[in-house]
Amino acid sequence: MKKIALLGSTGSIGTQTLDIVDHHPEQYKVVALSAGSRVDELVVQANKYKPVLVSLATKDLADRAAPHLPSGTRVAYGEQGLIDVAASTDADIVVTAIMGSRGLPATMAAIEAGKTIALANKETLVTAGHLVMKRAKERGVSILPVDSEHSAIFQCLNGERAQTVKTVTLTASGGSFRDRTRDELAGVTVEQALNHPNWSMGAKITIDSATMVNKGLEVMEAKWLYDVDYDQIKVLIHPESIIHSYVEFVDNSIVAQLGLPDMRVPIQYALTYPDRQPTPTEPLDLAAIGKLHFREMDYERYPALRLAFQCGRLGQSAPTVYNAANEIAVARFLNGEIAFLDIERILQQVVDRHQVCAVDHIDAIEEIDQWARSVAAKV
Ligand SMILES: NC(=O)C1=CN([C@@H]2O[C@H](COP(=O)(O)OP(=O)(O)OC[C@H]3O[C@@H](n4cnc5c(N)ncnc54)[C@H](OP(=O)(O)O)[C@@H]3O)[C@@H](O)[C@H]2O)C=CC1
Ligand SMILES: CC(=O)[C@@H](O)[C@H](O)COP(=O)(O)O
Ligand SMILES: [Mn+2]
Repeated sequence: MKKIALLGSTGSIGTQTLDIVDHHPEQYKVVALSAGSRVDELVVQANKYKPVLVSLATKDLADRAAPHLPSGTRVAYGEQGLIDVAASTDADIVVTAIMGSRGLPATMAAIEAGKTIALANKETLVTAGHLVMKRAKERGVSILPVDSEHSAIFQCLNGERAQTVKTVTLTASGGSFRDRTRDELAGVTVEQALNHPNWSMGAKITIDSATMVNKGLEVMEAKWLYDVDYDQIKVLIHPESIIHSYVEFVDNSIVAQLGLPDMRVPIQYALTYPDRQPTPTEPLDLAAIGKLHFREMDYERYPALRLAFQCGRLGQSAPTVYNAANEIAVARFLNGEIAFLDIERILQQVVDRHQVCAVDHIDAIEEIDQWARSVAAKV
């Protein structure tokens, strides 16, 4: 039986992970859960799965949950609570389904504790990829991708030699505004931006998908997971999200992974790897779909993706700044404080104000992250 610690259990990836557990209850034991502020949902989960530990964002929220938890379940809170959920139990695998670079300390703690990581929390790898991958290697810890594109690439690379990879191509749906020009983006609403054509996801990643920041983060995520150069990473618009990504080899063979857009497939693959099992998802019927479409990426239409490549290539502190500025800009857009196109403006302005420097320690990452957040909150 595999023991799971789940960071972000009340979110989109978190609840889908628990759905996988529900379909194979004999194979999994949920030993720790963390949520942010959805106390009632976490209490229901705790009473169902009876973990030894749960965590919420603040002491107040933890105090509210405490009287309703089963007798064997302890409650923690804040950053230390996340770290404890990630590292202090006998979990075999930690699913990082929390949103944002807030997941970094807990992910590092899980690596220190020798846990396998099922990584959904891409921001952690963007903000500190060199440190996370180095420590995972030193500790002999596997980082298994949950993100659909990276799971696809992982599956395409299975059994292949790294030297034979020519390029990896991340597919992009184009997001909620894929058929609009830039001029047509001026007055778009939060509600419109949250209406992703193919995937039902948390608010932040849905906005990232509309700005193409999500693909920018995924480009950096791919660089760290697969040790490829930025010149080898391509992005292709594929409106149907059926081909989840593909790898081109030196002999011009292309190996792709396909499926209906349902995150339970990559989530389960990270949990069962290297095994495969049936999932509670619909099979893909290509004849019923008939046609798939592709468009070249337009970097003028999606400048945030161009900026992501620039920050990725610059390396050092630049990706940390890109990620943190974006987290704040998206939160401001979701709060109704700024317009959709201001997200890109803020990103560019914060990156422009930053003097790239070496970040050799997690504390340095956190300092730069805080600096970028404070600038992004004001510009
Ligand atoms: N959704 C998807 O299909 C995909 C998501 N991802 C990545 O997975 C990660 C999660 O995304 P998604 O599930 O969509 O996000 P959601 O917003 O749906 O869920 C985020 C989770 O993080 C928790 N959380 C928020 N704030 C805090 C906090 N301060 N302390 C502790 N926990 C907190 C939330 O708790 P609460 O709700 O209780 O506040 C929730 O459980 C992101 O990094 C995203 O990029 C990657 C590929 C696909
Ligand atoms: C499901 C998943 O992995 C998301 O990251 C998804 O890729 C978002 O879709 P687009 O960024 O392609 O719009
Ligand atoms: Mn993705």
